[in-house]
Formats: sequence, C-alpha cells, structure tokens
Amino acid sequence: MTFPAVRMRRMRRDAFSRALMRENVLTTADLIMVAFVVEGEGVRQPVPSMPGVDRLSIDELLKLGEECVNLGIPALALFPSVDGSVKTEDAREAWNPQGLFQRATRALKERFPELGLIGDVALDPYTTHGQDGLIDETGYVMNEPTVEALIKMSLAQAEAGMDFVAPSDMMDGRIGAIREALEDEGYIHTRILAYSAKYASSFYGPFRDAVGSSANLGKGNKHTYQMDVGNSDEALREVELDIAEGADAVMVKPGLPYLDVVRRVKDTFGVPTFVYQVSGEYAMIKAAAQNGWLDERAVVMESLLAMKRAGADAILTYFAVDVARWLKG
Ligand SMILES: NCc1[nH]cc(CCC(=O)O)c1CC(=O)O
Ligand SMILES: [Mg+2]
Repeated sequence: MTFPAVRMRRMRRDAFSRALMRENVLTTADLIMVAFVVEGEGVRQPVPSMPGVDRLSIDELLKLGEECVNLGIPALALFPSVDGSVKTEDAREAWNPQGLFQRATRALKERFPELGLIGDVALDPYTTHGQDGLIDETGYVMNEPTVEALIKMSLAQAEAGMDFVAPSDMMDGRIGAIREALEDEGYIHTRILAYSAKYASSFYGPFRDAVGSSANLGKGNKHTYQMDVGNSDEALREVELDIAEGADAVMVKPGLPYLDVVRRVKDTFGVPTFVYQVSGEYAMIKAAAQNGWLDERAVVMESLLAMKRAGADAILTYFAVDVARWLKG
C-alpha cells in the first residue's frame, strides 16, 4: 500500500520545497526578441493584429537594441517591412547592400556588437506575390532558383555583420548551399539557424500583416514548401538533413501547438533547438488579456516555461522584453 506513505502533496506544500524540486526554469538567457524594421526616422508603426508590437525605424530599433542589452537578452531576430515600391517579382531588394535590412544590421552591430543578431532569410517581404521564393508561370515556387536568391541574400547579410542567417523558407538543400557560399566567401563565423520544421500554419497571419505580405499573398498558401500540420516523423527528417548540411541550430515553428515536435527533435538529435512563439500565439494571448479573460503575465510565463520543459534551448518571442523585465522583478 503506497498511500499514506507516499503523499505527492508533501513536496508541494511549501514554496521552498516546490523551488527545490522544480525541474525547468525560464531565464533571460533563453530569450530572443523579435522586431520589424521600416524606413524613416522616429517611426513607430503599430501592427493592428499584434497590439503592443510596432514596426520601428532604425533609430527606434537602436533604442530597442539598447533595452535588450541592458536587460541581458542575448539576441534580436530582425524582419524587414519594406515599402511596396521596392517589391519585385524577383525580390532583388533582398540583397541590396544599401537596402533597409542591411543598413539596420550595420547600425545595430556598430552600436551593440555584443547583441546577437539573427537575420531572416526568405523572399516574402520582398516579392510582389508574397511567396517565400521565386515562382514559375503557374505560381509554383521553384526550388533551385530560390536557393540561388537565398545565397545572395545570406551573403549580403553576412557582409553587413549578421551573426546568424536564419532561412525561414523551407526550400530543399538551402542550408548546404548557403553554408558552402559562406565558407567560400570567408564568412566562417556566420551561424545558420535553420527553420527546419516549419509548418504550414494559420498562426502566421499577424506576421504577414506586419511585413506587408498578406495582401500580396491573397488567397495563396505555402503548402508546397511548409510542412503538413499532421506530421512529425517528417520533422525529424527535415532536421536531420539540415544538421547534415551544416546548420548550427535548428528551429521548430510555431511553438505551443508543436511542443511534441520540439521534444522529439531534442531527444533525437541533441542539437541546439530553438522554438518560435509566433505572431498568432502572441495575438491570442494579447486579445484574451485585453478582454480581461486571461492574466497576460501568468499565461506568457507558463507558455514559455512549457517550451523549456519540452526541450527548447532558446525561444523567439515578441514578449522577450516584457519577460526580461518580469524576471528582473
Ligand atoms: N518567411 C516567412 C516567415 N518568417 C517568419 C514567419 C512567421 C512568424 C510569426 O508568425 O511570428 C513567416 C510567415 C510565413 O511563413 O508566412
Ligand atoms: Mg528542409
């Protein structure tokens, strides 16, 4: 007979014993802040579907960078929101050395060399059709021509000082191709964070508003390259390939609905495994909190700790600055 000799509640009775037996903790060192950059000066453009998130001009972005450094947040993941006038079918603005993204990278790196910078590598912010790659006459996203474009984009970012290039496009073979190009050009320290298990999720809607690709994408979808929601063996194959091709860290995306995948990836490969709490996850929590239906702080902390428990080594989140402040007390 185990009861009453075994009383599981004994260890839960007091804060000290709960603290001692706690298996996982969330720290500021786990956080990656996410930001959107726009042209201009003194610009903070609210994203309506992401209350509390603004697109920032470079000068405002520097203030955010300073906040991250002061709070001890290790890295910032950057996404561009470029003017419609520079979007083209071939996305060539993506590798313009004087483009917004490259200027923002140089400005941040010059001011805060110690702040890790993660650059998005995908064509959707730059294409007139909103797809992550180059399309043929039927609208199909072509693999190899897209990979060629992603190489140019990665080299432009590395040249500007990006610490991590992070291909979020899901083309086949792009990690190996980018790695080889970086090595050939002498960028041997540039890390690659591979969006390896990126699902064709409906949780990306607010992000597409933020980078201005949703209207261009229209009724289009990304099912021919992003993963089917029903699969997880396939995620392991994707991760295995990206590691073999030279990824330094892999990612599962979205976060909370995909923690089973995070756990499988971490258990199987034991490599640095990042998870992305995406825009739709952010929007759900914000909307409920604004209605007084959920306690924002408690729900954010619980969600991120759940990601740690699932095996995540780092978390990309729009809440990173808030969380770092809360953790400071
Ligand atoms: N390259 C596209 C990209 N990079 C990051 C996100 C989503 C991030 C988020 O929702 O917060 C997306 C959206 C998409 O695949 O359509
Ligand atoms: Mg792949």
